[in-house]
Amino acid sequence: MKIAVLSRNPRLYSTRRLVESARERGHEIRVIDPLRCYMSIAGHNPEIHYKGAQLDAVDAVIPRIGASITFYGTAVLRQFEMMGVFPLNESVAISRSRDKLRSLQLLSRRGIGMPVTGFAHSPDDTQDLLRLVGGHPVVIKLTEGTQGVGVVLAETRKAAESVIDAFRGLNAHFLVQEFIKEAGGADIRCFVIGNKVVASMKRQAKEGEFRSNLHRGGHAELIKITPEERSTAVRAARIMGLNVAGVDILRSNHGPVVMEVNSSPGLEGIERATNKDIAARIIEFMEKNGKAGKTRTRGKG
Ligand SMILES: Nc1ncnc2c1ncn2[C@@H]1O[C@H](COP(=O)(O)OP(=O)(O)OP(=O)(O)O)[C@@H](O)[C@H]1O
Ligand SMILES: [Mg+2]
Ligand SMILES: [Mg+2]
Repeated sequence: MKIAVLSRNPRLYSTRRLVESARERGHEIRVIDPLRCYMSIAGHNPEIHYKGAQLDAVDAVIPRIGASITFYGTAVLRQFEMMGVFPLNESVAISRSRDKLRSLQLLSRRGIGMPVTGFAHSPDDTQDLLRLVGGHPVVIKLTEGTQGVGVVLAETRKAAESVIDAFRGLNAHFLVQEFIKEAGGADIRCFVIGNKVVASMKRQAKEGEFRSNLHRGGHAELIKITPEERSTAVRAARIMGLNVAGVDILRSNHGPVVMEVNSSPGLEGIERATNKDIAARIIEFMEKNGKAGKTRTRGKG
């Protein structure tokens, strides 16, 4: 197969591993910086140009689009789809997953368990918003945050009100969520490929911290997940329309609750924690499914 990886940086662990695995399995693979692609949209022959020349045709594309370039990155991916190229994850599904409120609404509509979550815009109704999610303690999150930045635990009503007021002052979008205390500072990353969880790890926050992010000092370890957690992760990925996803789950008193579904889950943490060759599993999935014209939406958006 001829494969393109859409990634800004060929030296990133995940990108390197995908390239390595594809070559080992006899494929031609090339890393393309989506920001260096430009496209003609008019006419019957959509084209992609790259660094001054038309890009050679490929059979499949692996998007590794960072959150900061979602808008342009998904437009480039959509162009590949319009040309009939098979995407590992489709552009619509990636856009969907990057919008936290939209994702949570979609998942709840289909009965996926999640922490009780509220979001609001007007600054006048803080007290009722807090009541809506069951009162303190609550977790308050900036929707644009990553790696645990902008995720705050407010243990009292006063603290919650202050944080909400501060976030409102920043004119930032945020959500307010039931605090799943019984998770004990741990969450579970389920790595889904196709209809299977191929690996899972538990991330445990460091002492005195509730955020399990590795960037916040958490550590990862192997974990055996329950059948219910397994099916929740697979269903969540499917509802989002993602072939490959990192589904983050908390163990709550009322069963597994999904925190979020990532469309470009990193390989480094999960490969190290589980000692599994996830990159190879992804390439294998491409071999089985990556036929030209097999995109679901063909870039219809
Ligand atoms: N409702 C909650 N109850 C208990 N712990 C939570 C809750 N929400 C988040 N956490 C903890 O805080 C961590 C960070 O939260 P979250 O994953 O929502 O934000 P983020 O990691 O900054 O965002 P992203 O994953 O998009 O980069 C989680 O991994 C989890 O350990
Ligand atoms: Mg997270
Ligand atoms: Mg994330």
